[in-house]
Amino acid sequence: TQSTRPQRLLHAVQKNATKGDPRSVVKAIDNFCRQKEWAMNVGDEKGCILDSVVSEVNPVTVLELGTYCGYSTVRIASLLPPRAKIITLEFNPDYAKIARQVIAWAGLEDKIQVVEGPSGEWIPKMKEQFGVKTFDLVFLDHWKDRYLPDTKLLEDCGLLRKGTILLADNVICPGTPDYLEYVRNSPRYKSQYFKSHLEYTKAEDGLEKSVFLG
Ligand SMILES: O=C(NC/C=C/[C@H]1O[C@@H](n2cnc3c(NCCO)ncnc32)[C@H](O)[C@@H]1O)c1cc(-c2ccc(F)cc2)cc(O)c1O
Ligand SMILES: [Mg+2]
Repeated sequence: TQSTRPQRLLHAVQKNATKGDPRSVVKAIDNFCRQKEWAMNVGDEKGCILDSVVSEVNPVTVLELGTYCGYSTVRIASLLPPRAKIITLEFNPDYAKIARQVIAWAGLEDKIQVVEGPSGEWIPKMKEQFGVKTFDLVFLDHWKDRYLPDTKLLEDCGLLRKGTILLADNVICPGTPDYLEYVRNSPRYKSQYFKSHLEYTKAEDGLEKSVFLG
């Protein structure tokens, strides 16, 4: 039977990356996407902005919405301090299966918890199921029309604290207009746009970094 693109991406990691070396996993995926097949990873250009935000925030508890193949999960986790954790939500079981193997190849299982299921169901359970008080950093990279409802859900569930950083991918392409309007106009956020390019292309895209003011 024909393999899927995530399966081919995983094979490229297992073939070209060094087991236990997260940065070589990131490199192998970027090379695969540049040379073989485009895939919707945040990519190396926007990835550098992601790295700088993660390093600046130095988060202990991170939430990622939309794991896909685990590229940004590995990229973030590789920068986390020893006891820090990232919980990543993925509702497609096939993608979750691939992501777990990419994460295992990077040797980052101890820092990453892949939770299978829709964000709408799992966000309200974060406190009771995972002992999360609040998140220090949230990376939004799932369906673009879910960024706003899930942000409001995070607020309502008391999972954001004064200073929590929301970092959103694709605010230009494919675009998240309702989310952008909200974080840029709400008195509860201080928002900043980081102009970049759509992964592996010359098209404009960017990340929006928003600080929750409480
Ligand atoms: O569409 C894009 N990303 C979506 C990611 C979805 C992943 O997240 C998972 N997911 C979705 N909703 C939820 C959910 N909750 C919501 C539903 O309950 N709960 C849990 N997991 C969820 C999916 O299963 C996927 O694994 C994109 C497109 C382009 C693009 C740009 C230009 C082009 F021409 C083409 C494509 C570039 C990008 O960087 C992009 O991120
Ligand atoms: Mg994206």
